[in-house]
Amino acid sequence: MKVLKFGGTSVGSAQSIELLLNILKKENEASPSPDNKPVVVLSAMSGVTNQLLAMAEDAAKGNDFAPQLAELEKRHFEVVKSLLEIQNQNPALTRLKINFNQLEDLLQGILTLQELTPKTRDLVVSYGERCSTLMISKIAAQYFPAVFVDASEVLKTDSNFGQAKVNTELSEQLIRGLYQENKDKVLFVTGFIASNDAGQVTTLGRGGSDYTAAIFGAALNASQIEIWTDVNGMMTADPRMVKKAFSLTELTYTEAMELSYFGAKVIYPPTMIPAFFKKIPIAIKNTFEPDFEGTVIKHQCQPSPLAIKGISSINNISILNVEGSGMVGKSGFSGRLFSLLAREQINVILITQSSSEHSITFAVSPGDTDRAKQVIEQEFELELLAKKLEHIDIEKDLAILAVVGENMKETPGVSGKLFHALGRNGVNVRAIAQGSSEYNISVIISAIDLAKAVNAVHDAFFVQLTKTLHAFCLGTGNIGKTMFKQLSGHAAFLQENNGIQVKIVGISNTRKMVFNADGISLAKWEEELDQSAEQANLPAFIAQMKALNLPNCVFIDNTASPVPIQFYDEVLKSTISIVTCNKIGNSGSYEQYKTFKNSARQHGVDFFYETNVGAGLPIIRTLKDLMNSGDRVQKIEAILSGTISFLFNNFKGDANFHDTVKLAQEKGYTEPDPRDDLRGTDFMRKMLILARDAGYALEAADVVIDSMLPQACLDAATVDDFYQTLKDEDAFFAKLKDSAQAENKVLRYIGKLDNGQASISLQMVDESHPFYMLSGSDNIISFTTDRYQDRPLVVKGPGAGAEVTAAGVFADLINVATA
Ligand SMILES: NC(=O)c1ccc[n+]([C@@H]2O[C@H](COP(=O)([O-])OP(=O)(O)OC[C@H]3O[C@@H](n4cnc5c(N)ncnc54)[C@H](O)[C@@H]3O)[C@@H](O)[C@H]2O)c1
Ligand SMILES: N[C@@H](CCO)C(=O)O
Ligand code: NA
Repeated sequence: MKVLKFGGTSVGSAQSIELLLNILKKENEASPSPDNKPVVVLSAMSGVTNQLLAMAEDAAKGNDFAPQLAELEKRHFEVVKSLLEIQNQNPALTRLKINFNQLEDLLQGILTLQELTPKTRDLVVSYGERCSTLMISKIAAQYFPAVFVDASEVLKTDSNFGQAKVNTELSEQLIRGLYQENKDKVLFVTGFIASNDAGQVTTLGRGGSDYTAAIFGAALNASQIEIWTDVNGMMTADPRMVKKAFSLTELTYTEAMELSYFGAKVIYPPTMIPAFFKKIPIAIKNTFEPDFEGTVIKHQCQPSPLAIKGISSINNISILNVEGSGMVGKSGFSGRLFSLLAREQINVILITQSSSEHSITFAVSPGDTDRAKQVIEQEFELELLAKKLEHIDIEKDLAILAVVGENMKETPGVSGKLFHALGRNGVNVRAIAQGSSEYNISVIISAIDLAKAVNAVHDAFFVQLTKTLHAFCLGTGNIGKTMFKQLSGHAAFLQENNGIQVKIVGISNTRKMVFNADGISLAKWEEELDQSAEQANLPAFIAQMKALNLPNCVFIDNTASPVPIQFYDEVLKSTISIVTCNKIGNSGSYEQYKTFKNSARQHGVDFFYETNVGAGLPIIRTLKDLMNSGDRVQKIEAILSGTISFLFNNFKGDANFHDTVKLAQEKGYTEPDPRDDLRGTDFMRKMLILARDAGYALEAADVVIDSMLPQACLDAATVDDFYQTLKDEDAFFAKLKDSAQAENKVLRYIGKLDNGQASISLQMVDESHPFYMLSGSDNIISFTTDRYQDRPLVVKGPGAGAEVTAAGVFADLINVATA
């Protein structure tokens, strides 16, 4: 036989009661034998217990309760009228009316005496379950034999009103007798209520109806206890905080206890104990989605590859830290401390003590914090005076996050994964506790970081789910636009094959900015940005990015502007990774370059800039691998301007220089300002970045640039003027071209780093030169190193253009996700 318990929302309205009846009809049909009819335990209609308590308290203050009582009566009557055949309504309404009359007398008594004792309070609230259960049993009796049971007749307790303790042996005996007497009927039992020896009504405290169900289940050796509620079972985390939280199919009793202790309020752990002793499975099911399998809590689960079952949390706690030499080696100290707190009824949520025994830290609810400090100061007054105890410090606005699961027992790496996820997201851990049972690791963190932390930890442990990267993007020009297009086209693949989802949460260009924590649509980002009411404001953009405090955050700089660079360090220090194709950051002062590297390292985040040199070509990465594996760069020779490479590969025959530059710009090879390319500035930046990554502390002025332009072009004040000078100087460029052609050579603008000396010069090379054979916007780089000495390591390919650059930014982004 089964015990089915339905909570307040499941009995809260005529609609939900119909759903409940459908479930029970099926259950009754499935158990035709008179020996295994189900037992149904019901709560009060949602909100009714609180209303009853409020009415009783109001009455005790001398206030009128009549309107609330009338409303309560009406709510029950309406259910009867809509769900019971008209000819059956009168007897049910009469029985309900008797209940409401008794309740009225009782409240009137409270009003007259202006006194509310715990005993009377229990009696008042018992009418919630009595009315709902009576009413539903009458409705159910239309479909199958059903009988109403007032649990106070069989559940026997002590007289601790409000939280009575059950006399298990006696109660189980009475329950078995009752079940035998009603073998062929479905019992409808009031949850939550019981009675003492004198027959006075008591209640079972928090989670009382679940407890009633568990006691009935244990007494009758039920095959299963089903707790029907309004959610899909127990979940991996609080679904209001973690959108990706999912329902767990199975949990052990221990795991369920650990998970429910913090957070997951689906079931109140102590209520499971009777089922636990008898190894009866408890299924958590959803009345509003009855076909969903829900969660089964049982003695032993199927083996699972996952290290944890879920993450629970408490979003508001304080800690007290008691510190002093007086505690070292003193065995009675913590005993005195925690007995004191127990005496004062201060609930201690978590305790940690350093092995030096110099301090004890424990967590309490915010409401208990100040009182805890006060009573400790009183109790340990002498120790404080003698300085054996130095401080009792309070820290507020904290939260607890706990990962839970029996599998973590004897599995190395669980705490490593937890702390890696927290560290990478800049979440500071204030205290840690792990029971030696190894079912739970709890950390105390700042309350403002809780949502970010739970999401990051959820992503880290449930790797079968998609990991979400939250990206904030600056720049919607040539590269930015192309990157969005690529992201959009590749999103499904990434999700399916790599389990990565990139959510663009913020976008800004120089005009506007837009935010959407749920992700800006990659198909409509232009519209969303255009329609945004927010004018671009970089400090506000950065502030908003920090304030959102999202997990796995990346800042992408696709601008050519010096302005964002000012914020890089702040961004990295906020534990947000950076991906940038903007070369201005790394080619500023050497000190600044070092600062970015150090900040990224210290804060455990990434600073990726592959596209700073050779666009998407793997140049930065290659150099990094060489350096990391202990090689030493002796010499670099390279062509690193895609624009100039394109110019010399196309400035042939009849072509004129001016038009060829225009074409390079149209093809998206040039910088937003093409003077940066032709004057060698862009190339210089790349040489500088390479030199620095190769271990040389160069400044921009150390790179010797042999200009390929006549003075007039160098002096041009605007881009238009510059193009004009290119026309004016046509003869100069034509001569350059002809002289190379005359010698069967080609023009190449070549950078060199030799023993720490960096230079760029215009050269004419013949076909014997390794850089002779280049086409399009090709870059080429040759590394001569201690290990690649006789034959250098060469990387070659298109080194400019929106597609290859955006692809490089994209690849960096995915590298952040997988780090
Ligand atoms: N074109 C290439 O082949 C290539 C290769 C490697 C690297 N890059 C780098 O890519 C970057 C972008 O180049 P692009 O051609 O896309 O430039 P672009 O001029 O087309 O776009 C730049 C974007 O940045 C925005 N922007 C500028 N300042 C800003 C600020 N302060 N705040 C917010 N937004 C700002 C602009 O509004 C614009 O949307 C440059 O740093 C360039 O060096 C380009
Ligand atoms: N303008 C740059 C883009 C690649 O960094 C070039 O021409 O090389
Ligand atoms: Na590159």
